[in-house]
Amino acid sequence: MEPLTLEALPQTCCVCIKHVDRLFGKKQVLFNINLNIPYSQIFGILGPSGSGKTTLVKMIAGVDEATNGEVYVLDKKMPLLSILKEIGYMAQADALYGELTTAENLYFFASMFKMSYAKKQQRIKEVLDLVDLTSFINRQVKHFSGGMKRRLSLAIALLHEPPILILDEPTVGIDPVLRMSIWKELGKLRDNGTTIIVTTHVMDELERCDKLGMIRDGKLIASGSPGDLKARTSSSTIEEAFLHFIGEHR
Ligand SMILES: Nc1ncnc2c1ncn2[C@@H]1O[C@H](COP(=O)(O)OP(=O)(O)OP(=O)(O)O)[C@@H](O)[C@H]1O
Repeated sequence: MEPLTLEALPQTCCVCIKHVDRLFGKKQVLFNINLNIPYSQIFGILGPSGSGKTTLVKMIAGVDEATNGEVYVLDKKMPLLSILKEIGYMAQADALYGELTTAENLYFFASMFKMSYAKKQQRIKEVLDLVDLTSFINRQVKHFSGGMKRRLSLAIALLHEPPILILDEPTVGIDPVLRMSIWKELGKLRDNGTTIIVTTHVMDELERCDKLGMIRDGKLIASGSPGDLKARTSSSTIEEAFLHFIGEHR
């Protein structure tokens, strides 16, 4: 029997990013990113505007491809069409149909996944309740505020109960009370086995993540649990720790 090489062993991480660069023409926006995201954790990605967070999560979601290096999701090299049903992706720009109502948008997206009619109805009810849009079920989405569109996009990402959730700034424009209940739900999903990757600028949300990756100018400058990152830099906040790591990488 052939001896098993390290490469042939199954990955122990849900997402494995190896030596990833991303260039747009001559402009390089990600530089040699190496990152492992374990199963059943909330992994937060933070960094200043334009640092490359969205570019990175798009490659994990399989909607963009690395110029160099590899991205593996559930041991499969991305992008791969058959993995997409395992992922709930909430993009930064809402991809909703303005002419359709809330319910019509949800039924449309639900139809992309194999779900019985009864299951669709049940899930639509649950996710609408979670994002507090039940009373707007028959409202055309073009009349929604930015925060309401974000909430509907989140509901759509959660609809088919994917084992991996990728959320790009999910709580922008959402009030603090609802934000809290959404994070509670993310915690429950994590406890039930979902792997959640989230980009955010909100400090108290970063504290709720199990692990964080800090990106600056397309480079991963630090990763670890919030407690670990603060302890390593003798900081009392994530913000302070981030500034410390920026200083180290000047
Ligand atoms: N399709 C593209 N073509 C050219 N440049 C791009 C493209 N997509 C992203 N970029 C550039 O890549 C860099 C990183 O952008 P990205 O959206 O990943 O940053 P970000 O950290 O998510 O920012 P923000 O927090 O503002 O959303 C930016 O300089 C952006 O202009």
